[in-house]
Amino acid sequence: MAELHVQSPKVKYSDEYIDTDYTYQTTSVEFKNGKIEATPKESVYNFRTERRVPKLGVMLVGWGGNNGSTVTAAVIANRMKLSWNTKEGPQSANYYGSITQASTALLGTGEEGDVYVPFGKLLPMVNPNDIVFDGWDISSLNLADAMERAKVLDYDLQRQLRPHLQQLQPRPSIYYPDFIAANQEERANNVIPGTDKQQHLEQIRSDIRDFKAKNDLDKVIVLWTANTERFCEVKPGLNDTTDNLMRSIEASHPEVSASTVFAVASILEGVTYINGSPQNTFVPGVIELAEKKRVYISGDDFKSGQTKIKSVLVDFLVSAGIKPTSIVSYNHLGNNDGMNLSAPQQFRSKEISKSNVVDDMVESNQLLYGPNEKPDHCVVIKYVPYVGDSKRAMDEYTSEIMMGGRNTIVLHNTCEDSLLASPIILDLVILAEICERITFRREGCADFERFHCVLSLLSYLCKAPLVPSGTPVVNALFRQKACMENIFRACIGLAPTNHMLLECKHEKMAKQQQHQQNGNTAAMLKKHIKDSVSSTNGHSAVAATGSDSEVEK
Ligand SMILES: NC(=O)c1ccc[n+]([C@@H]2O[C@H](COP(=O)([O-])OP(=O)(O)OC[C@H]3O[C@@H](n4cnc5c(N)ncnc54)[C@H](O)[C@@H]3O)[C@@H](O)[C@H]2O)c1
Ligand SMILES: O=P([O-])([O-])O[C@@H]1[C@@H](O)[C@H](O)[C@@H](O)[C@H](O)[C@@H]1O
Repeated sequence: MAELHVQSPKVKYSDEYIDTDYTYQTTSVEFKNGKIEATPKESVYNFRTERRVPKLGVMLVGWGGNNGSTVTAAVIANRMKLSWNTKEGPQSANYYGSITQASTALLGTGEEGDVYVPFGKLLPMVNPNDIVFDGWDISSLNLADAMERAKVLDYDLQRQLRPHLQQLQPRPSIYYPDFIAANQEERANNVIPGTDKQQHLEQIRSDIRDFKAKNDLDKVIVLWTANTERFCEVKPGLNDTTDNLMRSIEASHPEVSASTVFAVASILEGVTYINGSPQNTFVPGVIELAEKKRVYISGDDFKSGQTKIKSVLVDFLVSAGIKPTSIVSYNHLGNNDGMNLSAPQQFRSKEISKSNVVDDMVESNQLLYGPNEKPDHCVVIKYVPYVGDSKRAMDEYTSEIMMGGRNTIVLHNTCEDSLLASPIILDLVILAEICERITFRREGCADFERFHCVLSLLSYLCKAPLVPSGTPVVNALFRQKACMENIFRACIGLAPTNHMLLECKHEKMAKQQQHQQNGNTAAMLKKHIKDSVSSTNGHSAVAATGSDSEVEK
């Protein structure tokens, strides 16, 4: 794809940085004298983005699981441009489901209409094909055998990948049986010995340093895609502060979870830590440590399927003035995740993350809902071994419509859960990495600052977004994506996308312009479709023009 270049006096490109002056416009609202008073506000920011894309290593906790083995296999298959035979004919590797690799962003308007570019090309981001993987698992299976155990990928692809995966061996991990289902014990044959949690912490830190040195990496990101843990207690003296948490680890306190030890190890090594599961890894002591060390943390629980659709559908209904009154989300699956979730405490962790996703949308419309009024919301997960990774999700949304009417929407969704989660894992690490290269300052401030250590920018990818204390939790999917996209636009000096298309709404628009617009839109759509089909894996600019012109602005 042609390189994106923004032509503006407010954007400076040097070898090292993209520097922009950006006017941030908001609206301040006050309730005064019985009125709602809205005041437009403006503040100028300087954004600075390092242009050099680093050599990135990703360490997965739970590397031998369905998600860990599948995402590793998918990257190798894409790197090698593999294709394989299926009963429907040949299939080629791709990154569908990844917003950085397979979605586009509206850049602006060209002579003949909208111009879209690959979302992952808004800023210089890591190419997933270049990521080096490593990680830990309590199961000793190498990645080829783990891929076979997962039963996610087609046989003919597994056959081709086996030689490239079998030398990948998960490092022994820390295993605290009390935090995951007892049914996981039979696979726990790759465990760091002993019960000394301080020693475990030091071992994980050593593993991170070893991986980085041996692969000559510029940076590492650690991501938890291991089993869902039960929630741990949060209480004064245990984990409410960093000092208390470190003392609890030294004392090998039983309420310190494996995921919290991994988070502490990562932060102490200056390495971003992402939680792809629903448990409360980020106890206050971890967050305080991340703030002190200025290391990013993000989570919780990949937003992959049923919950992702919920965060769109409820947003649509409520913003359309329709009142959801009952939401029932049932699913069954037969993979190891499903088996772990068949235990009550582990299910409870997931039930919480799958249930809170509608709160912000419900609270946004006080015309429909009274104070503290919410729809009935029921989450059911069942373990059915036969279906394996092919999760079945069934949802029923009942809403009140005009004049006492009722509307019921029923959805059925079947998919390989790991093929939904794998692109999300890639987006989480790629987007976390670019955030590590972005700094900004308000006009008049000398020093640039990073984002807050709790990287709420990644909310789009999480069911239960972790946000800085006192800031709003947004679950509505398109608000989350717009947030990310508009911050990346600010980093290249572009205004937020507002979809107003004012230029197309003048009464006095020239008739011939309108005619040309219609004609060109048809041509553009035809070209867009042709381009999209011909470059499924490439990053071709999906341009509005009839030619392969550079995407210039
Ligand atoms: N669509 C999805 O697949 C999806 C969506 C959201 C969240 N998740 C979460 O992602 C996680 C992984 O899902 P999966 O389908 O890959 O599950 P999985 O059971 O196949 O993989 C989990 C792996 O973690 C390993 N493990 C358990 N405890 C460990 C420890 N302390 N250290 C290292 N490894 C450990 C297990 O041996 C297993 O190989 C689960 O927590 C799941 O809830 C998955
Ligand atoms: O993301 P989503 O499809 O709403 O939720 C999924 C659940 O439906 C599934 O039961 C569980 O095993 C996955 O880990 C994932 O959390």
